[in-house]
Amino acid sequence: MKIHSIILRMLTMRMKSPFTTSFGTEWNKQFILVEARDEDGRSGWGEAVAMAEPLYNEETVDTVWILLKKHLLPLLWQRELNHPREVAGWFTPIRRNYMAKAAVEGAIWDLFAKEQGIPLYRALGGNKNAIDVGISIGIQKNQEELLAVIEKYCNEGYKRIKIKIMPGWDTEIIAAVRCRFPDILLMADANSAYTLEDINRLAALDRYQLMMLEQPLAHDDMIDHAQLQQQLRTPVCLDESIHSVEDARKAIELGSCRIINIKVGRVGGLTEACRIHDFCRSHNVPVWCGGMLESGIGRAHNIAITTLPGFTLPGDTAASSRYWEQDLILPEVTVEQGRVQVPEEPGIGYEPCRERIDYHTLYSETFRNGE
Ligand SMILES: O=C(O)CCC(=O)C1=CC=C[C@@H](O)[C@@H]1C(=O)O
Ligand SMILES: [Mg+2]
Repeated sequence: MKIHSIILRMLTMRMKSPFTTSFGTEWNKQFILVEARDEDGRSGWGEAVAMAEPLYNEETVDTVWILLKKHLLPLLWQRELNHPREVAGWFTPIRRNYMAKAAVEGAIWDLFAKEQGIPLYRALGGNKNAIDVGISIGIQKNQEELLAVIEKYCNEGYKRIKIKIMPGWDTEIIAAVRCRFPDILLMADANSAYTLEDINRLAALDRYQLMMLEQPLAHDDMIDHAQLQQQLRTPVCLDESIHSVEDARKAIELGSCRIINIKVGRVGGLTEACRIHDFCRSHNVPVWCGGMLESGIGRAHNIAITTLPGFTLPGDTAASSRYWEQDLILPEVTVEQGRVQVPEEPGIGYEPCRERIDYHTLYSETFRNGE
């Protein structure tokens, strides 16, 4: 593989509706797209999932831009690239900055699959031509609004409902959801809103048959999660705590969780995501693919990784129309009866729409080998 140039684009797109979690609200989403071009004019695409504010993790659109421009892209020009799985190793001297690494590594994986003439999901070792998907619902104004939104998405066939919880918006709201929807697959994501002092409050949620309780405690913790999991029947799922296959190994050995939410951006890219998947599968730990409110570019990568066999639980890869008036890809991602058909076209399998990308681009910069 020979990469001729990399184009970074800073975009802003307004979501259809604000998305609120325990740490903030996303509405005008700012994000970075990475386009990797080869000598034959093919383009591979990746998306950085870092947000404008360092609230989910320490990265932002600004840190990603600087890390790519000054530290990561220069590492690409120094050697011959035989396979995209080599990129993660080249980036290891650079600490953390996983979302920056994932964005460019994803673009290179897409370019590689296009050069091979195969869908990205096959290049990753996936074996499904359709995936089950759920939907993540942000914190709503009130209980009735949440119940109405859940009703809407159940009617659209989503296989699993994920709601956000935090102190003051938890037991009562889950009880109301369970009362109205006794049989749906239901989970709750706390985004680290609790501490071990809340252990009794969280243990009381066992009565509501949640599929899992996602990231109840601190974003960088595994010890307290292990203590909590011992008191809970409900499986703990880790999201923010897991950045690598080593983190996954430690969490499983400590008993910190029974399920892992794999987000390609959070773990530094598709290669590490595959490693985590393989390790979890060998230890009978189910995984699913989380979302970061991506455009269709990042959404396409999430669909591809979800085709691996260990992704046995519905993820957060909802339809484009759930987030955007107009997505950046053609066709858009659609969900029929809670399933997404996996495209068979080469690469990510969706065509980036340059007109729409240009319309939402605030600024861009091109980097060439040797310049
Ligand atoms: O629909 C999606 O893309 C998932 C949205 C979602 O649940 C999240 C997005 C970004 C950060 C978090 O708030 C949260 C999560 O933790 O999974
Ligand atoms: Mg989460």
